[in-house]
Amino acid sequence: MRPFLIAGNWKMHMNADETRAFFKTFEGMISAAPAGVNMLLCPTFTSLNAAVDASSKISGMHIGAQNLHFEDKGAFTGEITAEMIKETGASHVIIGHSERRQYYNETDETVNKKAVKSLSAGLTPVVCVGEYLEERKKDAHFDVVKNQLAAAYAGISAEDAVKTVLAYEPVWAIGTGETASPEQAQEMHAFIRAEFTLLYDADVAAQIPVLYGGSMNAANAEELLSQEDVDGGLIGGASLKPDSFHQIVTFAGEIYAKHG
Ligand SMILES: O=C(CO)COP(=O)(O)O
Repeated sequence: MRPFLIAGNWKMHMNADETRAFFKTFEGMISAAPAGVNMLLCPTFTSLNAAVDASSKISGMHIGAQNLHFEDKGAFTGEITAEMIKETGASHVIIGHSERRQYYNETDETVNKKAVKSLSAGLTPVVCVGEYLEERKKDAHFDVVKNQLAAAYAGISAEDAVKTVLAYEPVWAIGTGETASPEQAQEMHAFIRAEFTLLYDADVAAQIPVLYGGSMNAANAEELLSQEDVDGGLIGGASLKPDSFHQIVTFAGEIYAKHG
């Protein structure tokens, strides 16, 4: 069984002090990720240093940013490079989150450029895809995700593709309290794996972790994570609370111990 990745996207929450406080509580709950589980937290840029420092006390904990620019430098006010993120000690970066696609003009093309840049800089991209409710209602969700995947991975070699993480986040489930059912999640994750098989091959497809995101919490995580093709979660609101994040990590460890 693939190892789980339990990831938190802190969005625009948690300043540096709050980040240190989170880790202080969290490290009292867990000093190492359970076998078969990796953890990732993605705070704001200004909390990256605090998070990297604090994370060194917890084995299996990784830190990531939430965005980057695809250029190496230049007149891009308000932006940040892959090297600057690396310099903080972070190892991952979220790319193409639906909030960035929706509010900040992120396109399939910029998602691709950012994925390519993060790979060349040695950062692990967590590439996000997912459909709107209207698209699902029209039964267009598989086509939407297929197109987003093909665009995001354009020109990325098999050797690099296995270094990526994919997150399926149906937009209608983000921050709404409405989660995809375990069956809906499994159906889409299996579809994504089949698409990776077409884009690359079955071996590559089997290696790319596919996370589910959208109102995952301590109450629904166990069932979602029990699905064969759900390799973890990209968790928003519930990752801000040490106890709920810890609970989800614990479920992942138990499922891995049972099936791994
Ligand atoms: O967008 C998400 C993670 O990237 C999901 O957010 P919520 O878990 O708050 O719905």
